Amino acid sequence: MVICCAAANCSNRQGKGEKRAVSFHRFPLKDSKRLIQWLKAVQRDNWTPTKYSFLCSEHFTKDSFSKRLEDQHRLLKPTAVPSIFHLAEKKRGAGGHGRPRRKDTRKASGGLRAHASDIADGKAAAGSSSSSSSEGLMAKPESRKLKRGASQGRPAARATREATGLQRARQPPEGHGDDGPASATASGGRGEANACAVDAGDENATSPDGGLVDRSGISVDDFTPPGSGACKFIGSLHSYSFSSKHARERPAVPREPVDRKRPKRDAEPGCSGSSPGPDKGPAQSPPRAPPTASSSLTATPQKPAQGPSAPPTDVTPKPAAEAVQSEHSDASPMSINEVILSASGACKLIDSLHSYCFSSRQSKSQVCCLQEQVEKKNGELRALRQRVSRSDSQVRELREKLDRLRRLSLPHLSSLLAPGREAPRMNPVLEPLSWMLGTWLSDPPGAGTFPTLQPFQYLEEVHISHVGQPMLNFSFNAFHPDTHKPMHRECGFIRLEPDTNKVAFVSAQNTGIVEVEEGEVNGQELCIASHSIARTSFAKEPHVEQITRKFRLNSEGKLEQTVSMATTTQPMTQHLHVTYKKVTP
Ligand code: HEM
Repeated sequence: MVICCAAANCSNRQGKGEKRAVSFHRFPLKDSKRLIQWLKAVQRDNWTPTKYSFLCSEHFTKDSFSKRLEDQHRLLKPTAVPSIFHLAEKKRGAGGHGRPRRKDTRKASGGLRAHASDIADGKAAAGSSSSSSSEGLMAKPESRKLKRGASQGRPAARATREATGLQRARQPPEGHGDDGPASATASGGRGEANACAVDAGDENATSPDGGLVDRSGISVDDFTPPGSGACKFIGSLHSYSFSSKHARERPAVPREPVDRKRPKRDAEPGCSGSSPGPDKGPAQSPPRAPPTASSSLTATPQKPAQGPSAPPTDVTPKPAAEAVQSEHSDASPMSINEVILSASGACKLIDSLHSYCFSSRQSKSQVCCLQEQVEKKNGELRALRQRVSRSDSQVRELREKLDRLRRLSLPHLSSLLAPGREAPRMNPVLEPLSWMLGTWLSDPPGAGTFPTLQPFQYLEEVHISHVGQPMLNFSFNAFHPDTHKPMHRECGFIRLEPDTNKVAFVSAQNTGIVEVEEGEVNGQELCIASHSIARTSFAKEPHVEQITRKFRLNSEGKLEQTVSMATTTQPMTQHLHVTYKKVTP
């Protein structure tokens, strides 16, 4: 059986080159993760590997392999992933597997691209179109011919097989191995049951050359970077040249008639890269024949690295080679150079178009994806806008309802509390006490003491404000530090005698005491003492008889209050000390 490399533009196959120089490795069909990595690396569009699909060892780095101890067979490591695919222009073996791809390539490029052999025999379209459909029927003749060619060690291009109209055939499984790679042999014969250890277990190895590998619709050739196709084409013409020279020395075998002067040769240069090209290693060496003095084609650009006089290291079916050789024997060397020159530009253009096509496809799919996302987001946005709109109308309704209720319940207040009303300007008289303005919270909790009492703590909230009048409004509201239950409360006014620093402190307390304290404000300190104290007739004893207070704004910007009192039982003693932190501007 014959195993061919499934990599785009790689013509390596079993039986070509030095034994064991190239090994072939199955696609890891049972390891989906690794399979995806392989497929990404291979970059063949619309192609699915089968158990008959292989990659040759040239697409793997050296460290991808280990050696089997008993026979030193090269084993592909189970984690290996192919990574080397720059051999596109380098190798063009005879009878590669890329023919269906070339056919599709030509389709994709509007018929401008054709294989060298197609140019030679003028059958670019016809030859390729029949390749896939007739491959099964044509398998045996081709195999025989190829074998014969190989045994004679004669070079041939893959293109020559196309020229003869022979098609590759799907070969029955001939060999398989459990753990070793398939080694290439020097026989070069398709269908020879010589060596095929493969790396993927016990699956049958069948020649991928029969079309299993390369029946994809659009090949990777379609997406080769600009320029590479031109090189391939030139390489194919080299092979064409060599074959031509060789053909002069050998009798032709029957083949399909060709139209040697069809203008299509020049108009449809092949860019597929499936034709032979320069080669650098013995394992991939394309077939070559010794040059003849009469063939000026050997002097064309892109000359193969291996000297034309070097013996062919590869074997190629003889009849196929002859078909091309004969074709070339009549070709003008000058005209072929012209073909090269004119075709290279066309190839570059076509390759650019392919590249553009490929990126365009990618962009299209991205655009589609983005469009879907945008549409989805637009839908979400519409829904949100509708919700916001509904909420807005609900808020409007609620506001209107609130306004109606306010007008009904507090017809006068509603106008006074109208939102947006500006805060009144502070009366200038209050300027000396302005440092007391604000809302304050005890920080830390206030400390209560008195000789008759257990020390206690309390929280207190203080509001000192004005409404534009020449007095401050205040309220002191104490709370239990743990339960937050209201405790002592008092409220009142602080007045300033105009143009003096004399202050009157008027307070009503929830304990039933009403008192007036007077004193002075000096800077940011206010010291006052009780002027008069009144209480309810049923006020609790002991009665307070004197009260002194001191307010000050400390260096930390905190308000401090110290209260002392004298009762009917106790002399003047401190009752409270508290520090407040301002909580409003
Ligand atoms: C200037 C304002 C205040 C005056 C004139 C005042 C006066 C008094 C007097 C006369 C007593 C009775 C003392 C005794 O039994 O020997 C008392 C007790 C007490 N005061 Fe004040 N007090 C004032 C503010 C406060 C504040 C702000 C608190 C904070 C919570 C407070 C908490 C207490 C407590 C817990 C007691 C003991 C239990 C009670 O008699 O209700 N007092 N106060």
